[in-house]
Amino acid sequence: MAVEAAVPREQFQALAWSGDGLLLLDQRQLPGNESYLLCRTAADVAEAINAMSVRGAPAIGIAAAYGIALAARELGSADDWSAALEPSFAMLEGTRPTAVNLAWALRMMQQQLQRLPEGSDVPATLLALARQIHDSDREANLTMGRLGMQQLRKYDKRPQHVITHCNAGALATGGFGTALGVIRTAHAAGLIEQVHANETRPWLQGTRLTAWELMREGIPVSLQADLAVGHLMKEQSISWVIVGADRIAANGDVANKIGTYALAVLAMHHGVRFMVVAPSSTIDMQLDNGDLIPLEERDADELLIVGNRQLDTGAEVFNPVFDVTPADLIDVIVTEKGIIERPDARKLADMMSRQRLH
Ligand SMILES: CSC[C@@H](O)[C@@H](O)C(=O)COP(=O)(O)O
Repeated sequence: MAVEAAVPREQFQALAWSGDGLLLLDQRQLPGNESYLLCRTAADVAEAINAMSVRGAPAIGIAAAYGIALAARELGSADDWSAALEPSFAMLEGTRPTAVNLAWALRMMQQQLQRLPEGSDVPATLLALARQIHDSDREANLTMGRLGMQQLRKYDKRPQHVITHCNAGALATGGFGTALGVIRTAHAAGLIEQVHANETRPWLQGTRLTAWELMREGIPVSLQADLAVGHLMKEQSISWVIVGADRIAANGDVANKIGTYALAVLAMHHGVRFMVVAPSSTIDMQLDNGDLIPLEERDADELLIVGNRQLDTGAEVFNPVFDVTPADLIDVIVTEKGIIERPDARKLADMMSRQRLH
């Protein structure tokens, strides 16, 4: 079991490696309580992902990579490392089904393992790769922040109102954020008047995490109930909706937090531009379209526990936590490899064959 670790930090990090293991800022406790969990085993990491102490597509991929490094450290030595680590790979991959970054990061670790010459220090090499996956995600976010900001500036050089959904910030990534990375960069460039954050039912990533991140940096943020966005778009001039992604199919369909699809339909109706920001590790070229993306459903209690009360309505509960936004509702996908306007299968394939920009 992960233990609580007291780590006072000026600059928060969702994940950090310490000599003792993986430190995770426990996102279930935010806002209000900034406490860290120390994961010493792969099982601790799997439990933290399941319980959403760490969440957000890139962050769970990075956590899983560290989980494999921890598993190798637990083993110490092995005759056949691939066979010995197989249960840990399976355990970590089975935690959450939608975010493809999880499978992507585990694949990176597996490929590294298979390439290692005999006699290598496997635990040290796997830890070095986990760190590299972590660092390069943060770097990708900085690149995407710049590219996304340029999109905002292309259409309007004045400070703008934008909407975001869920939390696609430093908490959900290796640092800085995808959608919030664009918003941070645009704010620094004087392009953000106000961020409108959806509360994001039922787990309240917007209220608990996005508002917390933006308030810390003095970026003006206002919260609304998810379905208040239709009214908001009617009453207020909004230039962009900016969201992250959990998996992008080869044709540009995007799986993201439940409610993103409704937001995209509303944006189209109101003539608001729609931007998806995600690293190329979120793109799944194996899936032709979004219908093939596995969508996680979570426990009924996420809807039935309100405040401290467990509601007993007797009604069935449908709690899908992701949905798919078709590519034709998306104006632009921003990755670290570049920008795709009006995404389609050909443009995605072209971009995926390119080298990273940074
Ligand atoms: C950079 S994070 C992009 C997505 O992972 C994010 O928008 C999201 O849907 C997270 O869902 P969560 O269930 O909180 O893990």
